[in-house]
Amino acid sequence: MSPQPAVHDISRALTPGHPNWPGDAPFSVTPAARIGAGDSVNTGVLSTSTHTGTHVDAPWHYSDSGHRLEEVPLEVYVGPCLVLDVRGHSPVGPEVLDGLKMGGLEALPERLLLYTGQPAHWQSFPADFAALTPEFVRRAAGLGVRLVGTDCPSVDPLTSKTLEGHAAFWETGMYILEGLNLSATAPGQYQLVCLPLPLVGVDGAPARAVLLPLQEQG
Ligand SMILES: N[C@@H](CC(=O)c1ccccc1NC=O)C(=O)O
Ligand SMILES: [Zn+2]
Ligand SMILES: [Zn+2]
Repeated sequence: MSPQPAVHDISRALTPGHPNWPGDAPFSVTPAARIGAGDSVNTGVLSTSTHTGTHVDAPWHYSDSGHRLEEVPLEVYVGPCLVLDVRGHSPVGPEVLDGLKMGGLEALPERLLLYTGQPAHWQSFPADFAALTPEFVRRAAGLGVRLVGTDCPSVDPLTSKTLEGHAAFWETGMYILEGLNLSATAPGQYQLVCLPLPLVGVDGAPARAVLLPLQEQG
């Protein structure tokens, strides 16, 4: 794989017609002012679900007693992370965490990002993707992980009504980042900088997420 640039974008590009969760509000940017139409500026009107593309879930998304987005500390989303290639594991179970510490890591970073093989662009909404088992979530929490990111649109299967994966995040106090684009990312350690839109009182928000090289230990 070619060397990665200093700032490696792992966000999904939000193009017109970006597929939405079945039944959810479509994503659109509607032209408002246009210089070509005699206006002094170009502007657009954004309409989106809070769960479009690369986004974070606030716990209130999956529990009525959960925190809203502004109550989640930004430190959850910014700091050292480990990108794991978990292709071939569907659903993703605790076995993907076996032996990580023996693989040369002194301690597991607090943020884990899972590449399950999703492409950079979704032509249509992926119906069949790799969910996370509650056992995976609990094992990760036991290893000190605070945030799990996935390239899938959800940590539970599309048809799940019980959302056991989300529930395990709620029970363990871990947080969720969904819809990453990890198709051009080499597995390994990085600094994650993921900044959800500063929406107040919401259940989640689209985010820009980038990876920076891990600082060398002095
Ligand atoms: N759990 C998914 C989203 C989700 O479940 C959803 C999103 C929009 C409209 C309905 C949804 N789920 C309904 O069962 C997510 O976390 O993004
Ligand atoms: Zn979500
Ligand atoms: Zn979710």
